[in-house]
Amino acid sequence: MVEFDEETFLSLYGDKIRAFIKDCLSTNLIKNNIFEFDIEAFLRTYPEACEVNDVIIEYPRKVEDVLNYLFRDVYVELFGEDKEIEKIQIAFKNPIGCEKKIEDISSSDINKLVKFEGIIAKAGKVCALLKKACYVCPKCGNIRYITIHNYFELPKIKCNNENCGSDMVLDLEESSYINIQELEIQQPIDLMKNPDDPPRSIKVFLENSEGIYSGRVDVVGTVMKKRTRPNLPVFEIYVKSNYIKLNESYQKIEVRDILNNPDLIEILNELGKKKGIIDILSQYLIPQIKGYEIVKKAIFLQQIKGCMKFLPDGTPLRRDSHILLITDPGIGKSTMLRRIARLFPQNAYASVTTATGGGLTANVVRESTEIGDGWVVKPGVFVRANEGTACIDELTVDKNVMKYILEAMESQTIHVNKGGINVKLPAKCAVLAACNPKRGRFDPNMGVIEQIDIPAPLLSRFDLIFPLKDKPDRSKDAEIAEHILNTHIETATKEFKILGELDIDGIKVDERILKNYIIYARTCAYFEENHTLYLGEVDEKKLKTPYLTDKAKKIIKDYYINMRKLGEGDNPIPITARQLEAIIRLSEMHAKARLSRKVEEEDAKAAISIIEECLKQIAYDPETGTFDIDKVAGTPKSKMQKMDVILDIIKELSALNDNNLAAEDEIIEKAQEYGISEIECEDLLEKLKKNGEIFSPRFGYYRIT
Ligand SMILES: Nc1ncnc2c1ncn2[C@@H]1O[C@H](COP(=O)(O)OP(=O)(O)OP(=O)(O)O)[C@@H](O)[C@H]1O
Repeated sequence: MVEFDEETFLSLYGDKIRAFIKDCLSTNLIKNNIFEFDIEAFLRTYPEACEVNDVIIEYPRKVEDVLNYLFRDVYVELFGEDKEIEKIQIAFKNPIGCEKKIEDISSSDINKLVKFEGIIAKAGKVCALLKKACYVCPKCGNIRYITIHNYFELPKIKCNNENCGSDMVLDLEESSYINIQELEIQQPIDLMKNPDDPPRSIKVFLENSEGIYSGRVDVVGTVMKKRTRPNLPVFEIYVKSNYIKLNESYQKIEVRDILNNPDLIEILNELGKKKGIIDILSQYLIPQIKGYEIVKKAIFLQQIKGCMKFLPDGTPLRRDSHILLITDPGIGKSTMLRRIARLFPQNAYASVTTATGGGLTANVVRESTEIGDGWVVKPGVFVRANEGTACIDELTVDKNVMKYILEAMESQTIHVNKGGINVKLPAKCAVLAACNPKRGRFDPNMGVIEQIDIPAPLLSRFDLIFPLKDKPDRSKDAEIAEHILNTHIETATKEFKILGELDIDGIKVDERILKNYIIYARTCAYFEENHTLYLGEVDEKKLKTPYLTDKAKKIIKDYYINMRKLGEGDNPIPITARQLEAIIRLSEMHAKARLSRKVEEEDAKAAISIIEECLKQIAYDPETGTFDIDKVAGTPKSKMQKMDVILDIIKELSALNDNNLAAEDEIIEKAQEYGISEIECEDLLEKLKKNGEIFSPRFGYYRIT
């Protein structure tokens, strides 16, 4: 159809569209005053009317007016006259052949229908939009309802009564309004031609919005233009939409692709049976980095995620393990984080040196918007990583940032309430964070908390903390040098061995198989019982997942009790219930990672060995020769004892002086008799002062508080 001609269109397709609308209206209800005209369904019913799809894409506004008229006919025929009809909108759904990437939407698409996918980068408040304007003729009283298509220019309407033709007046009271929300939708990195380019975004005005503030969405809408300045023929492009759908969770989409591919399922099931499959795949997960086998295994299990479990009241239990890497400079932490961030679309990367607390979680800020009062929600990396992994580099957290992150890591939701916007955003993501020690290199003799800028409450949210030290070691250095040189040779010659695909007993494993294996294990799609759920309506509460066998439970329980025994009497506490929960999560991940229906002994042992590896590096107190969990986020027992010694010295010395003060040099001298060095004594004095147990009324002198 070169030009749209209403009569031709009605004569060709009017009856078919009427019948289709009638059938839809008699089978399903209209929600939110939106009648969704499903183009794909219409073409299935009337394949000979395939041109309708093209006409709608080419002339969406004109066809919308025609469909409004036809809809009204059918509605009155079925349900009789009803004032509510004025509020009902036509939305186009499932158009065929107008899918675009945001970066490809251009001026050639103006007034046409487009469909695109994107992530909500900004979301304004829901406001009221004049949608069906009621115009009254001041001369003859004639009334006309006009659908407003262009928000930025209200049409001037003439009276269409014969011999009148007067200018009609807008009656705001009798006009009908709909919800509207201004969004900025950003092109997802995985859809970018070049992922390193800055992501493109587009402004979308969502009509009949119920209020959507985060997530990845499919949008169908008409490309409109808005003049940027009154005297310049320059226009800004935006999309007017009344059909936006939150993308189904990735798990469901990706699992469906797997379940519809029996050959792939066979390969994945075969892989699950291979001995040591977890170690093999976890080393293959980050091929460009040599070494750190335990860390890579923990990161691999983190990608598998624990079991989806819910309390009877529906509260979900956290299944994500958060991991913190404290690394000496230059050992590859950023490389690891970026690699994981690119693994899946729902994984996201941010470096705290550039992001703020709100940038990590969510911000409500005031920005120039076309509608509303300017307050917009900007979802941060934790929200963008919902159902995935938030890879946070250079993590340093001050008290202000901490309050944002703590809720996100524990309850996995982010509550924003500012500028009249009060929403809860989903942030069900695992956190893979990395930072450098404050003093440049990790000191095993010092507590973790003293070496990094992360407050104790946040530090205790990490299931696993790995200090990665860069210690010169001839054989390891040779291996790493060989590895780095080979990776550079491979990337230059394009002959990949280290970075290429794996061969596991004849099964070729490449990036695609690795990703599918992780999704297959993560979603427990290897349980046949779950197939119908994933191919239909997924109810996560009904999914079958592995569970702890008695033997596994016994191993974990015995380990926990034996470790706690070490803390009896005056000994330091080696582990707490947080570590117990971390072991349970890790053992579930390990069972899923080998496609097992149960959490068995080997899974419990593997989980314990990972936790032990961590505790050895961060909670082992060489002075007492025991594990002390307070060495991580608090003050280790040995240090506590030395602090008591310093307090006693201050008490003793200040009692000897009239001014009731103890001089620092005397404290240091006395402390050396107890084997406390000068540097350590100064450090302990600082800590006691910070704790408020002592204070210094004069420089160089102390008193007990
Ligand atoms: N064990 C390793 N195996 C292979 N490559 C490595 C290894 N360690 C470091 N590299 C290489 O050294 C370079 C530095 O890595 P990266 O930038 O990730 O270090 P970093 O830990 O982030 O440094 P910083 O802490 O200073 O930011 C990268 O090109 C990385 O590939």
